[in-house]
Formats: sequence, structure tokens, C-alpha cells
Amino acid sequence: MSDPAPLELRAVTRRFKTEAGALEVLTGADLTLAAGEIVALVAPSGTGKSTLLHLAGLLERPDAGEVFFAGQPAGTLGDDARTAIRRTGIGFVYQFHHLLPEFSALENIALPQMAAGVAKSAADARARSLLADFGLAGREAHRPGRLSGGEQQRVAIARALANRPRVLLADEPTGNLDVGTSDRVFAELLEAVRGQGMAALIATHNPDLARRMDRVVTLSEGKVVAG
Ligand SMILES: Nc1ncnc2c1ncn2[C@@H]1O[C@H](COP(=O)(O)OP(=O)(O)OP(=O)(O)O)[C@@H](O)[C@H]1O
Repeated sequence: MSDPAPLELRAVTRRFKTEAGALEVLTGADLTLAAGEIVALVAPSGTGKSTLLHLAGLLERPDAGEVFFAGQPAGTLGDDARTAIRRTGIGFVYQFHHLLPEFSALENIALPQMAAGVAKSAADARARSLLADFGLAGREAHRPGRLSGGEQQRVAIARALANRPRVLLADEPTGNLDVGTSDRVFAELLEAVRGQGMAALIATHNPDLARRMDRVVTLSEGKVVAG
């Protein structure tokens, strides 16, 4: 039998209570990420991209349907087991870097590894190597406030890759950068994801960036369809 997909959302539904009544944002949406596949999620504002990423990242539970992580139905797991998967199996990159301002670039990348049980010396070595990969050798001791926007986002990407997750989820990962910087940082992100053989789901409003991925999907009436 072939290995299970790194990530599969099967018939997931998510509804919210609003003043106007119940809003069903996802209505039985299906999406499978094959091993090593990089999928772009391009859909108009408010159609449920972040909601889908929150379900995929085990940050929220669907109201119906199931999310499978490496074949395991995540709905059957308790919060501690889901947190453990989030910590080591899934990397997250957001539009705004969300780095810890009081810690150095190196510490921001080493800390999530140590939280996952890696010894400090090994975590520091991996952080140094990732910073070098992203052209940031020499910036190890800088706090985020002393880095440019592009550099901050590179550190955030390096942090997401630090535990060698199977799956990367990103919500407008370069949406906060100017066009030229966004282009370069995005290329580096794709190269790193491909280099590690990870599967990725990346939401973007930028059609040029979407075209560089393996497949484009969109959201229509609460379902995932080809983009
Ligand atoms: N916690 C919540 N409570 C109520 N409504 C919510 C909640 N989260 C999201 N929504 C609603 O669900 C819909 C989809 O939101 P979501 O953030 O997933 O959209 P999006 O496609 O990511 O939008 P954008 O591109 O603007 O970030 C929106 O109408 C939003 O107002």
C-alpha cells in the first residue's frame, strides 16, 4: 500500500454564529496534499482561506468531516496529541512574522526545536544553518526589530522549517513585503520547501506567485475546486 497523504481534509464543514444567524463558511470541502506537493490557495477575501488553514493546521476542529494528518484522523485525538503534531509535524508562516521581539533571530528558530525536545546545542546548530541558507549568516544575534521586513519574514520561514515538518501551511507569507522582496523571499521559500520534500498549502492573492506552485485551488460556495 502506498503511504498516506501528508494531509487530507475530507468533507469538512465549518460554521460560525453571527448576528445574522449561522454562517457556513466551508460546506463539505475536500482537499488532499500529496507528498511533496505545493498547492496554492487563491480565493477572494472572506471565502474561507484562513478558516481552511486553521482546520488544516489543527488549530480548530471542523463541525463535520475529518482532517487526516499522515493518515491519522485528527478528530479522534485529544488536545495534547494535536499540539504535539502542530509542534513537529506542521510549520506555519503568517503574513506578519509573529517573531518573539525579545529574542534573537537564532533563538526564535532554536526555541521551537527545544520545545519539541531537541537539545540546545543541536537546535542552535540547525538555526545557524537555516539562517545561512536564507542569507542571514552574521545576523544570528539580531532581535527582530533590528531586521528588515524581508529579513524578519525569512527568519519566520526558517522557524517554520526548523523541526522538519511534513507539512507547511502559509497565509500570505510574503503579503507584507514590497514586490521585489516578496518575489525573492517567495522563491527562497519554495526552494526550501522543495528541498525538504515537504507538502505545502499556501494562500496568496498574488496570481504570479500562485503560478509557481504545483497546483492552484480556489474556494467556491464552501468547497475546494480547481483554480
Ligand atoms: N470566529 C469567527 N466567528 C464568526 N465569523 C467568522 C469567524 N472566523 C471567520 N468568520 C467569517 O467567515 C468568513 C471567512 O473568513 P476567513 O477569514 O476564513 O476568510 P479569508 O478567505 O481568509 O479572507 P481574507 O482573504 O480576507 O483573509 C468571513 O465571512 C468571516 O467573517
